[in-house]
Amino acid sequence: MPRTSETDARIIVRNVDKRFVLRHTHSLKETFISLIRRKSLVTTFEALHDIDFEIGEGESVALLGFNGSGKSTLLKLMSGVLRPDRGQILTRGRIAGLIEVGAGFHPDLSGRENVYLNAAILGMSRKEVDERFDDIVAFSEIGDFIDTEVKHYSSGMFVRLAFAVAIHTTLDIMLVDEVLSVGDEPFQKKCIAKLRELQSQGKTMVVVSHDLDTVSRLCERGILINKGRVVFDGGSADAVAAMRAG
Ligand SMILES: Nc1ncnc2c1ncn2[C@@H]1O[C@H](COP(=O)(O)OP(=O)(O)OP(=O)(O)O)[C@@H](O)[C@H]1O
Repeated sequence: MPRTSETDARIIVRNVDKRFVLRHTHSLKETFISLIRRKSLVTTFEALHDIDFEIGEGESVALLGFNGSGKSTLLKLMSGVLRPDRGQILTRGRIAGLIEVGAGFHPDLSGRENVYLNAAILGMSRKEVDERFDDIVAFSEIGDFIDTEVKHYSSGMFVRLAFAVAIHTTLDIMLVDEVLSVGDEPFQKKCIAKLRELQSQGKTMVVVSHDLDTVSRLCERGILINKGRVVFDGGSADAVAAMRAG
């Protein structure tokens, strides 16, 4: 796969490792015995190992892999939600991420208040939100529920509103994690059409999805991750074939 030169790269992932500390719950007695025996109550798990690639301006990349392979962790590192334990992640431009459904949404606030809150987190000014508010609500098809507290929303409504806010921000890089599968089919089609529109505007996109056919049609390039390592980086159809071949 063509590796972009550093000058036109939007995302550079350089020799990245990410570890998580797993804390084990123990009874008081077990904790005491572990302390006496000087046994650790925590273990470290390496979720990503030596990840190294670049994503160029205007590229659309699918991150593929089985459950627990490290896709979401990698997306969170790109968005800045997590930091690597080793290596570097460099991004250029404004990032809009749909990573954890409802992250940045407050359950006790209404849809309207959450649009303003979420848009502010994504770097939009109040004036920008005022101008785009009607379009956001129209895209989400939330209708009269916009003034209802979001804790009463269905998971689909949640995603619709979060997606609508994200795509109406001024962005250079769009990170999408699995959220496409939460909306119903008509809404998914609408989201994909919108993502294609962003592609045609030259935006950069990284998409995680288990819908292999959709994601390989949407993205030209596929990066396959297995147990925290990149095992394939090339055309998305070939990446899907490599994944299916096991
Ligand atoms: N905060 C955390 N603390 C401990 N372990 C974590 C944490 N986040 C992720 N992990 C572990 O890291 C590994 C990779 O998780 P990740 O969510 O990135 O996988 P994924 O490829 O996105 O999986 P899926 O397809 O199931 O969404 C998993 O074993 C997961 O349990």
